[in-house]
Amino acid sequence: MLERLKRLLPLGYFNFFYSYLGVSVHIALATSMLVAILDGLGLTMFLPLMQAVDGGSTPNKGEMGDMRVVIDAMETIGLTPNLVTVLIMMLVFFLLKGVAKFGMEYYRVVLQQRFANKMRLDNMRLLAGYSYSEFSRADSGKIQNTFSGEISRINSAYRQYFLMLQYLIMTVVYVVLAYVSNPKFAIIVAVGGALSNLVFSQIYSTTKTASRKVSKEMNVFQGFLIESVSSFKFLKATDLISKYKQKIDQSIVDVEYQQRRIGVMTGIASAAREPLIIIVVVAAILIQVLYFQESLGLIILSLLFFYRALTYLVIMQSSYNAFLAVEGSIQNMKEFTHEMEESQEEEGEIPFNGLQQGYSVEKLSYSYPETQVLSELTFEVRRFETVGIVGESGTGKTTLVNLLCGLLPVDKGMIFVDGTDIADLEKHSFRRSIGYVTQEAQVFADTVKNNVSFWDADTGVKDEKVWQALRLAHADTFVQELPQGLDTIIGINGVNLSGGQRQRLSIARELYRNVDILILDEATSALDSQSELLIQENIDSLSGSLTIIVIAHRLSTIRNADKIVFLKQGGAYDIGTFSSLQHSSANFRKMVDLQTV
Ligand SMILES: Nc1ncnc2c1ncn2[C@@H]1O[C@H](COP(=O)(O)OP(=O)(O)OP(=O)(O)O)[C@@H](O)[C@H]1O
Repeated sequence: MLERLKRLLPLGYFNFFYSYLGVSVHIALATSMLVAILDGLGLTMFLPLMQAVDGGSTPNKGEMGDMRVVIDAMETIGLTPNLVTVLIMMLVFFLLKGVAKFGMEYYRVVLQQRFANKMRLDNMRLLAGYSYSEFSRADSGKIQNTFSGEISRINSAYRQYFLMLQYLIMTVVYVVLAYVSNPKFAIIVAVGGALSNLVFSQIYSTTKTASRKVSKEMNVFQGFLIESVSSFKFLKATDLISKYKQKIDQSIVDVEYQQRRIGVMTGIASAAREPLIIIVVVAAILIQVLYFQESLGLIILSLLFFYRALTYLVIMQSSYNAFLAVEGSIQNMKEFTHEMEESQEEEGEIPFNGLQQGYSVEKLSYSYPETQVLSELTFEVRRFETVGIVGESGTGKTTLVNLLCGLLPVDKGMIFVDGTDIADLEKHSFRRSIGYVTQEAQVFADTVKNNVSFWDADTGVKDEKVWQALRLAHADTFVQELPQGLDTIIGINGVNLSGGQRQRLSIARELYRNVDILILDEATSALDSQSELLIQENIDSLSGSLTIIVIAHRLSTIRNADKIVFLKQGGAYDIGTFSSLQHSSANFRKMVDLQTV
């Protein structure tokens, strides 16, 4: 019974909303109750009013059931019930109801906005703390969809859910008032109302299923969309975009089909509303008059309340159905936040105040579910050293760097930074000391200045700092030639810059940040030999003031490195300087020969 009630009234969702808004939701619901009670009291005055108009100077309290307490209360405060006093009381009740209703509507809108914002902020917090290793396995379509589309669907779910609760409370209040004024009639209509609910239960379940499918399909759709935008050039150049489009089209058609089902169900629910009320009321009056031979006068007040109750019951049902149409998004969001909460990065406690001695990597092993990448790797990176990481594709260079940044948790072995286990370091302060230039240069759709300074506040010397970083990254010349110099807006993904220019801007950003450790993950791969050489010279000139870790395919980049970690397939490795490795490692020598450095 309790289970059925729970299913009929989805109170479980209450906890979801409550978790964001706390007691405010109780206040919102209490105002709904107040509105219904004030309205009920106002309606109660109709009966004495009619009696007063009919010529009876004192209203007949017998026809009001227990609602006569209102008249009793008037008498207690010294108001004789007559046409004027009854009218005044009615006016007062409806005026107060108007005020309460305004408060109710206003507060609902305020809470809805607060809810949406809290949800967004919470999601951003979870995303910022998301562990990188989990993120790399996550479904990007789902993340995108949950952050954009799903939030607005949940916002609408919130609205419908609270409308439904408000209407439910009003329905209950009116039923109670109807019961107080005429219990027998009340029972008949309540039974009728409950039966009408059965008609809706099928509609509810179809809507709910369709809604969940819409959410899932939207995740898929967003995933396709992200990929087609990020791979646009490739897809366009090869016309694979036509084939890819078919996948997206199918996903759009699937969503449309489910939306149509929801539309049909919503249509039926709203069309069946009025006839159902009338059927229940007519049946109740007939039973009351024909079977119990009651006078119509006796049921009139109860009928008034019931008409109100049934109206709210039906709009409650339609709000419920509208809620179910977007309910799938709540499930999606719950799953998503749960996944994100479970996958939060573990935070260390020791603040990092800049690299003093260096890294010490001891017997470090790492494997992905299917691949053993590093095995018992041991080496040191001393402060201000430049260390090159080389090896064939897939030997684990990026994985190693991810471990050194603390992006991936250490699997086996240890990484010490200045003697502290990397896991114990406070991640934010540690990463603030790291500059990272990735293989795909990161540029943002804003000005060159903001790209380099990363929206740093203007301190008066900001432009000079930006130019200095640009010079070091050998990007000053091309920036000077841009139409608005530092204020030139770069297109999304830097599409109006060449690959090499994008890379130089990314390097400039990291140099601007005054980091301690600079990681270059094949950062110069998109550069022509001349630019690479110049940057190389700049990087060489930085060595001695920065600790630099360079992943390089082109061995020329790491010729002058203090140390080279040469990774081989399956986890084996060699360590040495460029010249010592040439002697000691046959594989390294082969690689050098192939590149004819
Ligand atoms: N998130 C992941 N899940 C599973 N396997 C992964 C993941 N990331 C990398 N790998 C696998 O681990 C191995 C090492 O990858 P990694 O990117 O570290 O190599 P790399 O030396 O940097 O390669 P490249 O030079 O091609 O960039 C590869 O076989 C790769 O397929």
